[in-house]
Amino acid sequence: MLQQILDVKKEEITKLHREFEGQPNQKKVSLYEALSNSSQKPALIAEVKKASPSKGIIKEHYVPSEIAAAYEQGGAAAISVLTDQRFFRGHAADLVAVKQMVSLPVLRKDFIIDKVQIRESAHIGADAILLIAAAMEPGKLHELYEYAREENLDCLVEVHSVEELEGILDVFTPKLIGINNRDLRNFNTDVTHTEAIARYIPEGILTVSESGIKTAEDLKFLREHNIDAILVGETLMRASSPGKGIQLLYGE
Ligand SMILES: O=C(O)c1ccccc1NCC(=O)[C@H](O)[C@H](O)COP(=O)(O)O
Repeated sequence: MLQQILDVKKEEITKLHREFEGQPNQKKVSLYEALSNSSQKPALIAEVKKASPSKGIIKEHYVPSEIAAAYEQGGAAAISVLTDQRFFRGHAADLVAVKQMVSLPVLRKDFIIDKVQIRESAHIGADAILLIAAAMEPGKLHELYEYAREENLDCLVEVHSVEELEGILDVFTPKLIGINNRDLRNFNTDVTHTEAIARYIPEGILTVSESGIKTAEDLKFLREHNIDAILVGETLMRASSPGKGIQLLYGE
């Protein structure tokens, strides 16, 4: 699946190189600071997500800015916006709309493999981007990480396995590491996957558990294992309202 997504990304990047003109970037809000300072433990990155390869359409009536505003009111520390068009039915314009609506840091969740996508992310108002270890060699990821930092963007470095984590740590030490609980071969999710990998993450790195977080029990398990933050999409998108979804997760 990941390879299929990346092949489409390469076509999009060719167009971006032709079309994208750099313009002054907006002031950035730190994702790292927001997660570190959140009063909720683990801190919440609430995701705006219309559809996914595993579930198809998740939310028919989809107004990203309204959902993000409700997440902010519900106590989220940051907002994640899926901007991939082909597989997630998102758009860069969704992020622009969300950024105009909230004061929280906004993470661009997409498949970033080229510097031009980072320039574009900074330009459309993202405060942070996702870099996926499975999508490239650690050396290339480090190069993109440094480039993003020059653009004042925080980076969430995502791993699926201990091997990917060690490959990254051999090259550099990111400030934020995301552990994705979704097995991309069959789309199954398992939150205990976070714990199995988090034990290899050195002190001082902020750890985010991503995908398949559905219940207050899942959250309790992650809290008990000192996970700093969670990234939740589908569960909140399917809740009767975003605020209610957050309340149920945090057991309120
Ligand atoms: O969500 C998918 O089906 C998916 C498939 C292939 C690659 C990535 C995918 N999701 C991206 C994400 O990482 C999630 O949107 C994010 O972690 C939130 O997950 P969830 O709470 O399970 O919606």
